[in-house]
Amino acid sequence: MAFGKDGGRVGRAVLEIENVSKIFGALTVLDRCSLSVSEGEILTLLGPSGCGKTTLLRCIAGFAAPDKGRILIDERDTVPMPVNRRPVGVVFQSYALFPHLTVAGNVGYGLRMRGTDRAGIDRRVAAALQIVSLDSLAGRYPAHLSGGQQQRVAVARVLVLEPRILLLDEPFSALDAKLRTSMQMELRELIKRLGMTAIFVTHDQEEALTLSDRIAVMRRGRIEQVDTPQEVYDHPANEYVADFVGASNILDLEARDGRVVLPDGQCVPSKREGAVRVMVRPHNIALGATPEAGGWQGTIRHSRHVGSVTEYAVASFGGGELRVVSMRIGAAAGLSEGSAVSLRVIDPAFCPIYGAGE
Ligand SMILES: Nc1ncnc2c1ncn2[C@@H]1O[C@H](COP(=O)(O)OP(=O)(O)OP(=O)(O)O)[C@@H](O)[C@H]1O
Repeated sequence: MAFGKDGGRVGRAVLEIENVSKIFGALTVLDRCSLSVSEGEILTLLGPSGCGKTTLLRCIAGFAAPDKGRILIDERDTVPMPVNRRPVGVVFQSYALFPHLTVAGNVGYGLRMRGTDRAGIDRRVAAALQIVSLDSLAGRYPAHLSGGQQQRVAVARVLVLEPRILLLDEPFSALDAKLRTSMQMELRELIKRLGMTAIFVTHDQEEALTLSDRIAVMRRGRIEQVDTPQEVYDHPANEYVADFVGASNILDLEARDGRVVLPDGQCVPSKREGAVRVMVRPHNIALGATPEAGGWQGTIRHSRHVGSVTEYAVASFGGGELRVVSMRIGAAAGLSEGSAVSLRVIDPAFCPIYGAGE
């Protein structure tokens, strides 16, 4: 799969969302959302609680109808398509398994509803269970499965219906942290192996960065940026995205003659003039134990060891209190609270510039 420089999709669109708005009473929950998802792509809708992610997913699935705009699947308008005829499969947050049916019964349920004959159901259920490695548990009931196994049943139940698009609403939220990480990798690998197109909903930025080919970052019903995880992280479109996708420091600086001079003396080219806000990620600042007169200096306020890295809060001129993350080995290892330090931006190319007051 190739992506354009702007993170735009290259290839055949399976799903096209055109200017979709959804209004509940006085609340505009979706505000002119447009998005295009290509064959085999994994796209994540990312944003804080209440920003409209689930509503957009529900509109794609047909559980809600847009008040304005269109949703096309394989170039066909979905509005006239009844919910049960839409070529989509939904994996819900709660998995919504039937407790009185076995694993095989749950997975075959949709096929039975569609009137598939017994032999066809058995064959397709067996194939779906094999895909998610649950063939040995076909006769078990959901209450006797682990969280991860229940999720795999929920996925198999959708896969067996061979949807064009897989829709997953916070599918990992019921799992503990360790299992969540392994299921994320497992599910991504499975979707890629089957060449499926999938849309995930999550409010967890790490999950979005791990899982996705592209991320659509939402705020109050609007899509703020659609891009590859790397672009969203390295070049966030605005301060909101910068802050939501990873930790960030914002420096209030001045742009003059097409550039901004950082507190360490390095320059960043700027299309803006006057007061600007420059974003620096915590891992893009190097700390040194020997501050130089006239250089960018600071004092370590707090430090916290988090596995392989140390997080520092550094009081500095030209930046208020900064967050800095350093590997526990190397130059910054062992800097103690109260130490005077030098600061340097490691790569100014990764310091996006925003207008003040945007
Ligand atoms: N049927 C409804 N009637 C009225 N308001 C609704 C309805 N469904 C959703 N909303 C409101 O729309 C907004 C967006 O809800 P939505 O569930 O899409 O957000 P979300 O980003 O998925 O949040 P979460 O992560 O908490 O699920 C919320 O303010 C919610 O209260």
